[in-house]
Amino acid sequence: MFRSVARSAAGKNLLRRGYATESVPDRKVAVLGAAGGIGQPLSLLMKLNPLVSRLALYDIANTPGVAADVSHVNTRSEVAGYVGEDQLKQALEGCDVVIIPAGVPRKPGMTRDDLFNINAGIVKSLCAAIAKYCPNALVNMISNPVNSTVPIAAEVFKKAGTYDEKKLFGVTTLDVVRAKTFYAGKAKVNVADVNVPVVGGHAGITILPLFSQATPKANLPEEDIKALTKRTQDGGTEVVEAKAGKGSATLSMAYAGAIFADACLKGLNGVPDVVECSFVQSTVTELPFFASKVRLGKNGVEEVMGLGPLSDNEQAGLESLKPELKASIEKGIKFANQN
Ligand SMILES: NC(=O)C1=CN([C@@H]2O[C@H](COP(=O)(O)OP(=O)(O)OC[C@H]3O[C@@H](n4cnc5c(N)ncnc54)[C@H](O)[C@@H]3O)[C@@H](O)[C@H]2O)C=CC1
Ligand SMILES: O=C([O-])CC(=O)C(=O)O
Repeated sequence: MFRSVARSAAGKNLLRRGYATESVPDRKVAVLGAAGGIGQPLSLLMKLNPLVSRLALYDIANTPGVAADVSHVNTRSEVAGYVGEDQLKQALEGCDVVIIPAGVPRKPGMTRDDLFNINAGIVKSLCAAIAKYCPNALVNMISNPVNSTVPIAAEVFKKAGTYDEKKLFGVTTLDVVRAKTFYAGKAKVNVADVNVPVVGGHAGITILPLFSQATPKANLPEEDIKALTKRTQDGGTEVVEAKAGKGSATLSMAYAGAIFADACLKGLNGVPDVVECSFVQSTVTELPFFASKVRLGKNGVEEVMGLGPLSDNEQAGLESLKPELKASIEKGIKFANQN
């Protein structure tokens, strides 16, 4: 269904911002885990997004309050809260994009893989419901370990006969957000102008920022590049340690998740040249899933882009991340098929 708002003040504003050409389609977005540390600010940011017409906030507890609160914001979308599994169907039906930040976060001393035992089951059951109630939705997976939860989702969808590799995304945008911020600080350039691709996966050394391709060019010494790479790879841990037991990145993740969901919506709406890094099914390397730049379109992934030229250190980083990433992918596939 399309709502003709092109001639209204809101429509003209959207056109100016390059969001749409003729009309703004109705788009339903669901946030699963909406009452959590990421879920709440992400729900607010999605409420601020003019491309969303219906916003479904789902969690196993506390969603009515979050939904009532967010619903008072005077923007386009209608907000509804859903709580508990028997309301999941209603939350999902008709969704164009489903964002999943459901699951437990890290505490100091833990790796993302330490979250596998709890989050794998959560993701598996949510994806089974997605396959049933909104099989055509684009799925934005935030729950960790992303390197395993994305393969789990793919297996669940394959078993249900609904898998479309163009519609499943691991959200790695926070790695890009961090790489941009840290690079701008070191290179003393305007952060708003910075672009840095981040490839690989979303844990430790599997996060591979390609500072050799960063723009604007700054010709930083190799030791600065090494330090920036390490800080980007350890960005999540930096926040986990600073929060000292009270969870992991929530606000910056909500920001990153909102950027990625907005890119998905723009792609669906036919906005050209929407490119973001994401962990997707891939033939860029020999691994079945890999994060790289992805062009988004009306069906989700339009093109998985290659890595481009790598520096010697990036090439070495690429080779050394492969065994860990491969093991995490295989762990996810095994879990989905055994349980
Ligand atoms: N991809 C990325 O870059 C990042 C991923 N994360 C991950 O996001 C996840 C969520 O983190 P936080 O929001 O900080 O955790 P949180 O504990 O604050 O919130 C999680 C929410 O999920 C809900 N939940 C649990 N089981 C559920 C189910 N079956 N269905 C629906 N909701 C369910 C909980 O009730 C809670 O409200 C963690 O796994 C974390 O590691 C965090 C930061 C960055
Ligand atoms: O580090 C964590 O556990 C959360 C996360 O994925 C991130 O902040 O990048």
